[in-house]
Amino acid sequence: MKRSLDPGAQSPLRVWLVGGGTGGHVYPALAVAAALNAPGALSAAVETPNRWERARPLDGPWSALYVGSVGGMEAALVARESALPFQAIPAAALRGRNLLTMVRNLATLARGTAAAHRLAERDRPVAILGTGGYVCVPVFLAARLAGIPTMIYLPDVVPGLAVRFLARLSSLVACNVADSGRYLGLEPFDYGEAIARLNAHDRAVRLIVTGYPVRQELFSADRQACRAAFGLCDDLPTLLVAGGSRGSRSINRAIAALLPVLLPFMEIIHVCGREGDVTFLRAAMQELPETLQKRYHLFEYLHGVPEMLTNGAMSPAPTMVAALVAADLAICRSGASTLGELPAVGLPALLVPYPYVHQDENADYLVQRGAAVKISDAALARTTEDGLLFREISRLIHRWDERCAMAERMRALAQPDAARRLAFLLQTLVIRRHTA
Ligand SMILES: CC(=O)N[C@H]1[C@@H](OP(=O)(O)OP(=O)(O)OC[C@H]2O[C@@H](n3ccc(=O)[nH]c3=O)[C@H](O)[C@@H]2O)O[C@H](CO)[C@@H](O)[C@@H]1O
Repeated sequence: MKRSLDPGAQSPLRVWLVGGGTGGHVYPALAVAAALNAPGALSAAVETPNRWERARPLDGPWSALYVGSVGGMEAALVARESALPFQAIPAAALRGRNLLTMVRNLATLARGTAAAHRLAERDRPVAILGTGGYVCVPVFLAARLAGIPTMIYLPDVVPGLAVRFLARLSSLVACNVADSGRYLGLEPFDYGEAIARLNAHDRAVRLIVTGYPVRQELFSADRQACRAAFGLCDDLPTLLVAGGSRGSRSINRAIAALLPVLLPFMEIIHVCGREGDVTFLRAAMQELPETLQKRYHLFEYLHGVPEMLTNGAMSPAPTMVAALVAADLAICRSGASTLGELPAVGLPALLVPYPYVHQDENADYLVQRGAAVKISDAALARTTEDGLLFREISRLIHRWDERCAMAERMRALAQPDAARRLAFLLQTLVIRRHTA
């Protein structure tokens, strides 16, 4: 399924972005989509100038199709957060709880692979980037059959089952931090060195450290405007409480218990998730004196980009970007996004890893670099008005010097070029295939 790279051909080259199941697999793909045709993207991404950089079609135009799973949450998120076209294919977990589920999942995988293959024949993608979730499996299997180059991106420090499997199928593997190399059994290459080696047709390069691709607005948003979007006053620090794309019940419960003792000396932006916790949080808020209620800003979900007003202007509506930029301290789960978003805005954090997935290693990465403090989920269950969580929040809110030092160390971990690097590697895959 080779496609002409004739320098005269101006029709956009199609790439696929594949990922789903959870917000953490969708937002990185959207960040890369935004970087694909961004002006100056390639010169900023390539530290080592090379002949591929100058060759057509690296200056685009590129077009992207988002491929998600049938019935997955990604369809609505992609429609809300981007203008990308979307196609769904059947997908299911790689394992089953019993034999019957296993057989059913394998049948879905076979149907998904066939559907992805038919879609590829029609849509003719020249390269595919997967950002995680089971939907990547049928798409990558179909790509293998059709000879389309693929790259899987691992956002977390430790890969899950699907990513380990996909890393074997992929032409290239990209990751957020070099520590992932030992879990994948691959040598990690620094981005600059990887580009130079890929340029020299070095096939030993399989794993490239790119950083975590984030919404670029995180680097440019104006803090005063972001604070104004939430109606924050100027003389109190702000705590952001966020439990990942679905929210966290244990964090929500703990914060509900602490509202009366936290709000006297801070404002709180609380993004609680859509699992219904908003009801008990609102009830807890209503028991507070009115002055404290005004300091509590509760949302079920915050989108990445502002609503458009009917006159086409951007409203000052609260967004996730604005919340991250406006805050002075975060308490959150340690999903992979914390490795990219907190550094992008230099936001120190108290991290509470979700116990049943590999979030401890993400938290440890930031804690070992002095940018965050870790609290166990079990400790949250014992939240009292003078307990560990209250003491840690209170200490970091009051100790301005310590918070600033953590913020500096957090900011030093930022990788502002990650999205452009992934976009460039995707384009590199295409060139590599056509110059092999
Ligand atoms: C319970 C679970 O399995 N969690 C996993 C899931 O988390 P999850 O889907 O929560 O992923 P992350 O925490 O990495 O990212 C959440 C993303 O959603 C955005 N956001 C969240 C809430 C909101 O209201 N608005 C908004 O925009 C955040 O800014 C961030 O970009 O995928 C991650 C990436 O593989 C993993 O690291 C997590 O371990």
